[in-house]
Parts: sequence; structure tokens; C-alpha cells
Amino acid sequence: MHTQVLPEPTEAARTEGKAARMTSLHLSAMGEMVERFLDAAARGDLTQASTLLSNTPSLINQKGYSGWTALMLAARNGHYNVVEVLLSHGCDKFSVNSSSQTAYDIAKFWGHRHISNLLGRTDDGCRRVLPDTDLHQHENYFSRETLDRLSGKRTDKVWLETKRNHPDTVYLLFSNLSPMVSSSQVDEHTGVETKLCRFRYEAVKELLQKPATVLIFLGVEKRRGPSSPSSSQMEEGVQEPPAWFAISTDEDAAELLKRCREKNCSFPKTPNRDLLTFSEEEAGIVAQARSVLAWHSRYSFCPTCGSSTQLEEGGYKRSCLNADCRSLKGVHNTCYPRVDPVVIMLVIHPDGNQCLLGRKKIFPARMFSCLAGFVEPGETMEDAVRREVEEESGVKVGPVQYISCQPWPMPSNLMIGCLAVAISTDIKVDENEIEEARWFQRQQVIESLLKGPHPAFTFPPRQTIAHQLIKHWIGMNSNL
Ligand SMILES: NC(=O)C1=CN([C@@H]2O[C@H](COP(=O)(O)OP(=O)(O)OC[C@H]3O[C@@H](n4cnc5c(N)ncnc54)[C@H](OP(=O)(O)O)[C@@H]3O)[C@@H](O)[C@H]2O)C=CC1
Ligand SMILES: [Mg+2]
Ligand SMILES: [Mg+2]
Ligand SMILES: [Mg+2]
Ligand SMILES: [Zn+2]
Repeated sequence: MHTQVLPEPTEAARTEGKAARMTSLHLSAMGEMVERFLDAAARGDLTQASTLLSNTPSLINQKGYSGWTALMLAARNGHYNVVEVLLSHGCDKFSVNSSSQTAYDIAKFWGHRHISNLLGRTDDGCRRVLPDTDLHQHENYFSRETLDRLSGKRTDKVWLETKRNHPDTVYLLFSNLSPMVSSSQVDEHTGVETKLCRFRYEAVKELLQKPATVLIFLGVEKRRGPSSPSSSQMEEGVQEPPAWFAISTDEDAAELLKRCREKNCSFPKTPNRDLLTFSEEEAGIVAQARSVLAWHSRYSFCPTCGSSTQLEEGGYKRSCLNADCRSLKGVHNTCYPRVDPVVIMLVIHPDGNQCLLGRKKIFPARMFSCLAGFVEPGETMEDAVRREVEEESGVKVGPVQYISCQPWPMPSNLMIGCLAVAISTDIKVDENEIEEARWFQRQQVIESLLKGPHPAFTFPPRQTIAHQLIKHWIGMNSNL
């Protein structure tokens, strides 16, 4: 009979076996401890849960049966003090069980409102709600929200009427899509600073009576800090911040200026240049008002049937007066102010050290900018970037990364700013749109952007997202 002789275990195998036995012992000890910890949390035994936690801090986010953590079990059984202690130890409140529920979901389902309120608090910052995300928001000119738009109030005719006559209400006056401004020379470095002329009800009362006047409710001033009024306070009329309206009139601009109190007021004639000299706060208000007014000036009649329309909802809607019109049924976006999405991109050479910039015929001499183009219907942002770059420069693009966006009220674009990586480098420009496109070395861009005495090239001013994208790229892995 053949007897199989087992080989003697080697030294390594002996050590491995010992380690495995140790590990399984250790695991079962740890498993037991997890069990005790979860059980203490479920029973609301704060003393035992705290002792176990201070001896073994790694217990905090351990999961037991069906992926339940101590926090979930405490939340399930309404043990507020255990939840509080676990949170104070930095436990992960966004962890989910095998049914994808968080401790918050569980507390809410079982009606423990004091616990769901505690878990729903946002004072630990939103960084952890979106882990792995760079939450730093890039702010561009025209993007600051100085007013609280209070869109819910647009349908409240009584509230709007009260605001219209209120002595604190601020009115901005527009003629031919330009706001009335006062300008002053700040100094030779900062240049001109433009300020919006603000009017009170008494000064615009007559204009408001005229049928051709368009009135837009822009919002109410945002109050900084925790004392900003809640919507319920607003309803009670407590401490209401001033409301802002924009008025567009067809009255003769010169006549309006004559009536104006201050002497140095004007209506700027070149929006692309003159609208870039406001403070960040006022620029955001101008962007909102000008885009909505531009929509009214272009959509006087119903785009569906051509009938007359009437202004509604604080100037945020134009409804067709023909009762049979299709625009009054179902979803009809022609009734609301339009926004055109435009992609604007800095295309980076595959070597990472050059970027693609182009110039249109109308640009000042030696000025180059990012390529840009309107997003077409049924197209993703990434595909629009690839198509516009290829159309305008012949360069093919691979990965696209969104960076930031900018409302551009000429008349109503949303510029979607991206970085993109080229996968081909030969340039063939579309002469209808672009006069020249070329690759620029990083160093060349830095030198021109920092404006030595005679920069070889110039770029759009800092208020444009084109400028910000270029600056973002040179700052990304600059070794200066
Ligand atoms: N903030 C910033 O940094 C920058 C802003 N911009 C803005 O972005 C916008 C678009 O850039 P641009 O390069 O001109 O765009 P495109 O490359 O898409 O080309 C513009 C052409 O597209 C046509 N067009 C106009 N409106 C639309 C639309 N809604 N959808 C599709 N096609 C349209 C027009 O043709 P036609 O007139 O022949 O009908 C226009 O000549 C411009 O308004 C510009 O002011 C651009 C660069 C920088
Ligand atoms: Mg184009
Ligand atoms: Mg273009
Ligand atoms: Mg286009
Ligand atoms: Zn209609």
C-alpha cells in the first residue's frame, strides 16, 4: 500500500501558519469588540461605547451586519447622546449601509427628528458631502450674486406692488440696453470706475406709467452673516432689505440725462468695453438686468404664433395673449428669458508646455484669446469643445475638463470655461471665424501676461473668462 508522506513544513510555511493563526485570533478579537461596540450603541449604553472607543478609536466607523455602523444603530434606536458623542469623535455620518441608507435616512424614517436634525446640520462644512472634489469656486467678473433673486416672490403681485412704491427701493435706469452710470477717473493704474446711478420711486414714478416701459424685479439686497432674514420673516414684513428693479425705457436718452440730478451721468455706448469697469458687486447686477432686458427687446412678439405678449412674474415671463396659442400649453420655454451656452477653452499641447490661442479679425493688433463657440442643440459641453476647436483650428481634442463659468450679458451667454488636451497639433484655421491660431510657449504667455514694457502679445482683460483660463493654466504647474 502506498502511503503518501506529507512533506515537512518549511520554516517560512511555519511562520506563515503562525501568522495566520495570530491574524484569525486577532480578527476574532476585533470582531468581538466591534460586536460589543455596535451593541452598546444600539442599546444606548454611552459609558460602554465611550470606553471601547477610547481604547480602540478605529471602532468608530466599523460596520456590522448589513453594513450598519454604531451611528446608524444609535440613530435607529433614538439614542441622541450616543449620536452626539460619535459625531464629536469625527465619525463618518455619510457612510451608507447595504441598503444605501445613511444614519440621517434611518433617523428620519424612524421619526427621531432631534437626531435627524443633528445629523442634517451643515456646520461641519460641505467638503465631506462631495469628497474627492475641489470645492474651490473660481469667481469670474459678472458672476457675483449681490442680490437675493427671491424668485418665489415674482408671482406675488401684492408684494411686488408694495415693493415698487417703497421708499427704500432702488431703481436702475436702462436705455438701449445700457445702464445709466456715473464715471470717475480713479487713477492712472486702475483707470475709470463706473457706478450705477440709483433712483428712488419718486424719480421714476412717471416713467413707470408709460406703456413702453419694461420693469424687472431683480431681487432684494443680501444681508451678510447669520442675521439675514428668513423667508418667514420676510412674509411677516420684518426687517425687509431693499428691493432692486431695473427699468428700460424708450424715452430719449438725452432727455433722461437732462432730468438726472448728477451731471456726469451717461449711457455707455460700447458694452463690450464699458461694462467691464464696474465693481464686482455691481457687475453681477448689470449681467442679470441687461440679459433679461435684452431678451425683452428681442422677443416682443410670441415666437410660436406671432401674437402680442404681456409681461408677467416681475418681468421674468412673457405670456402670449392669443388664448389658443400652443405656448400656453405644456412646457414652453419661449415664455422665459433665454440663455445661450458657449464653450470657451484653453487647448493644451500634448507636451503640456504650450497652449493654443487664436485671434479674430476684429481683435486689436497682437491680441490673442481662447477659442470659443456656441453649444449646439443635443450636444454635450465636451463635444462642443471638440467640435469648435476642430472647426476653428483643425486641432483635434481629447480630454476636456470644466474649470469655471461666466455669465456674459452681450446679450445673454453663459461662458463655460474648460481646459482641453490636444491629440493632434497641426493647425488649419477656418478663415471665416479666425484670422490666425497658433501654439504659444508657456514662457511666452507668462511674459506677455505679466506685461513687460513691450509685450509681444496681449490677451483679453482680467474681467474675461478667457484671461482667467490662461492664468489658471500658467498657475497650474508653474515652477516660478
Ligand atoms: N468672456 C470671454 O472671455 C469671451 C466671450 N466670448 C463670447 O462668446 C460668444 C461666442 O463666441 P464665438 O467664437 O463668436 O462663437 P462661434 O465660434 O460659435 O461663432 C460665432 C458664430 O456663430 C453664429 N451664432 C450666433 N449665435 C449663435 C447661437 N446661439 N448658436 C449657434 N451659433 C450662433 C454666428 O453666426 P452668424 O452671425 O453668421 O449667424 C456667429 O458669427 C460671443 O458672443 C463672444 O462675445 C468669446 C470669447 C471670450
Ligand atoms: Mg466657431
Ligand atoms: Mg468661435
Ligand atoms: Mg459655432
Ligand atoms: Zn403665441
